[in-house]
Amino acid sequence: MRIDIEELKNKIKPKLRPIIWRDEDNTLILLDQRKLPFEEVYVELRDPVSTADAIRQMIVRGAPAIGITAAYGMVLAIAHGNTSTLDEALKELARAREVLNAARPTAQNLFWATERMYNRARNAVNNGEARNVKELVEILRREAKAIFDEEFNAELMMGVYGLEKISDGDTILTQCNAGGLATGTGIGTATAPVRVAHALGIRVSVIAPETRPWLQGARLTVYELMADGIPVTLITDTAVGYVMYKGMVNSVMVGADRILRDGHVYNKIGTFKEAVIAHELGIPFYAIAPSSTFDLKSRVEDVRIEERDPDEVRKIRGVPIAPEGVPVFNPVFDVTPPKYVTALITEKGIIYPPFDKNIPKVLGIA
Ligand SMILES: CSC[C@H]1O[C@H](OP(=O)(O)O)[C@H](O)[C@@H]1O
Repeated sequence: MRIDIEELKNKIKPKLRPIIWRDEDNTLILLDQRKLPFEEVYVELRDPVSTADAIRQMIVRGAPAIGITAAYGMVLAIAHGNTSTLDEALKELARAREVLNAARPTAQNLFWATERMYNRARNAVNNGEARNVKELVEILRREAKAIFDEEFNAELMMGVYGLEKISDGDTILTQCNAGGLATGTGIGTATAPVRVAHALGIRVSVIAPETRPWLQGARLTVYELMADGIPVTLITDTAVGYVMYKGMVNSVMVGADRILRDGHVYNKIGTFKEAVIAHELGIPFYAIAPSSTFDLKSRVEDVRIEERDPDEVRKIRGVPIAPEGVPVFNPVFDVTPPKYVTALITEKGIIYPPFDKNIPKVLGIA
């Protein structure tokens, strides 16, 4: 099928705008995802500390969205006249990078974005491109916007490549929210092939597990797919095995927070369970992520799985569901070994095993 990307862009018009940069006063505006789907509340940020807090509190979440937010957090570090020299600005940016990197430990995009922004600033100062702080702010603002635009185009391409794995009438099982809210651009990663298929008139539907404890599936994936008229069915996390066993699922498509050189996929807790069941039942399992999510240096033992507040498990939306003080283990990601991964879908193409050989080749990274 020949696809005109510009025509596709006009067809896929996401309604939600989770991340907005206001140029007039250098303000970052975030849709507070903790309040969806019942309230659309925006928060305004003007410094890297509050930006890091917004990431930590999951006002914004999802690997690419965290990366874009952190990029703008770096702009905020020098955008409000708190530094007068370029040397001071670089010091402030180094501090902002540390503050932002400490917000959450697992999503690779966070570290990728702050490193890219800091390197851009240092190069601009060293090569004379930035003659003063004002010019450096403008250079960084353009860099953050470039990251946003690159992620948007990457998601379109992941949708186009992923289309190859969708047939008319398919049902796709996903996990958590790897949609437009998780990427900040409104398209998404795991849902990109679904959005492209839908835009091209191919019949496709989604089964979305609720995704305890933060309920990204029930509150976010369902919300954004319904807003765009894409058929979606909500299930409990405990039903994923049954829907696959009943033959209700043609493929599994999930996002990722980090993918290693050997194909280990870090994603929302519960993903590994889906991958093993899919593998056992012969259902294709795809992880869909931009190259900014890949970490070709770390090994499995190096990657920290985030553990969050036990009350996220003891309560649902603040209502207790377990005895007070019950001990809780709350890892919010898990890792899926490459043997359970059918293929990785990226903006540069589909990557098949052996991943340690094919990831660097397809991504063009040594
Ligand atoms: C498109 S990446 C989305 C990825 O991030 C989510 O985690 P969280 O909501 O905790 O940031 C989940 O792992 C998604 O697959």
